[in-house]
Amino acid sequence: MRLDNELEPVFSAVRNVINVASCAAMTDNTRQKAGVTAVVGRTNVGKSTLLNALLGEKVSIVSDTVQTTRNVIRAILTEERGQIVFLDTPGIHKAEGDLGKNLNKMARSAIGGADSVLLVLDASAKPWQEDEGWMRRLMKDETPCVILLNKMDLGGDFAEEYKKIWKDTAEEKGATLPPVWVEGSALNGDQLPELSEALFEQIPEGPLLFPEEILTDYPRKLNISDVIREKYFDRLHDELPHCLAIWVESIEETPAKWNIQAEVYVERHSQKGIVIGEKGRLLKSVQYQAEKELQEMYGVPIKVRLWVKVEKDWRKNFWILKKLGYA
Ligand SMILES: Nc1nc2c(ncn2[C@@H]2O[C@H](COP(=O)(O)OP(=O)(O)OP(=O)(O)O)[C@@H](O)[C@H]2O)c(=O)[nH]1
Repeated sequence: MRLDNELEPVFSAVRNVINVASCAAMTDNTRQKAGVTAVVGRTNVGKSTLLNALLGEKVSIVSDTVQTTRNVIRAILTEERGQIVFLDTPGIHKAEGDLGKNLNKMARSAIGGADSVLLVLDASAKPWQEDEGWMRRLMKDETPCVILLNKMDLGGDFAEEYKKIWKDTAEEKGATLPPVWVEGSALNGDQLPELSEALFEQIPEGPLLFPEEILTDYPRKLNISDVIREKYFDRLHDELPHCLAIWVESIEETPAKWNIQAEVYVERHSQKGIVIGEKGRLLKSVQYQAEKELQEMYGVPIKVRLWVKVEKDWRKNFWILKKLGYA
C-alpha cells in the first residue's frame, strides 16, 4: 500500500490509528485484504450516498445541494475478507475563491496515495467535461479502478456514452489497464454486493488497518458540524448557497447528556436574519432536528446551542478555512 506525503493531512490520523490499533487489530491472516480506495467523481453523482449504503450507516452528509462534502471523510468497511478505507473527496468544482481551489487540490491529491480508485458517474445524466477529466486522469496514472455507473434506477440512458468515452480516450492515449464497470444504484442498493466484490479484488492482501468496530475516524466535531449544516441545507435549499459554515466550539459530556455549542458562520449581516428565521424559528428547528439525529447517532441525549456569527468573506480567510478543516 502506498501512503504518499502529498496526502499528509488526510493520512496523519490514519497513521496514528494504525499505530494504536496494530496490536488489537492486526492478525496473521495474510489472506485478508486491506487497502485505501479513493472515491472520486464530480459533485452530486452520489458518492456520499454510496458510502452510506456500503457501510449501512450514515457516515457522510447527503444533500441535493451540490458540493456538500467539504472534508475528506475516511469511512471504513470491514468484512471477513478484509478492510477498505475509503477517502471521500469533494467533486471537482469550478474554482470559487480559496475554498474552491482547496477542494480541487484535495480531490486531485487523493488519488496519489490510494491503492485503487472508485470513480462514480451519474448514468442518468449526460457526461460532463469533469467526468471525462476524471477518466483521463485515471488512465494517465494507470491506477486500478472500478467505475460505478450510478443512478441506473433512473434508466441509465447515458451508460453506454460513458463507456464509449473511456474506450475512445484509452485508444487515443494508448492506455492498457481497463476499469471494472459496475452498473447500479447507491439509492436502492442494486449491484452494491458486486461493487464491493470488485473493490476488494483491487486492494492488496494484508492485515487490517483499523480495529473492526471503527466505522469512521472522521473527527467527531466535524461530523456534528456536517449534521447541523445538512439540517440547514434541508430547509434553505438554494437560498443561502455556500456561504454558510458550522464550527463546533465545544462538546461538554455530562453523565446525563452532551451539551454542544456551535457557531454558524455567514458572510453578511443580511444572511444572519435568514439563518435565524422569524422569531428564531429556523434556528430552533435546526437545533431540534440536529439533536434528534445526533442522539440516534451517538446514543446519548444531546442539547445543541447555535450562535450565528458574521465573518465577512470567511471563504477567503485562510485562518478560518483552517479552523473549519477546509485548508
Ligand atoms: N435516483 C438516484 N438518486 C441518487 C442515487 N445516488 C445518489 N442519489 C441522489 O443524488 C443526490 C446527490 O447525492 P450525494 O451522495 O450527496 O452526491 P455526492 O457525489 O456525494 O455529492 P458532493 O458531496 O456534492 O460531492 C442526492 O439527492 C441523492 O439522493 C441513485 O443511485 N439513484
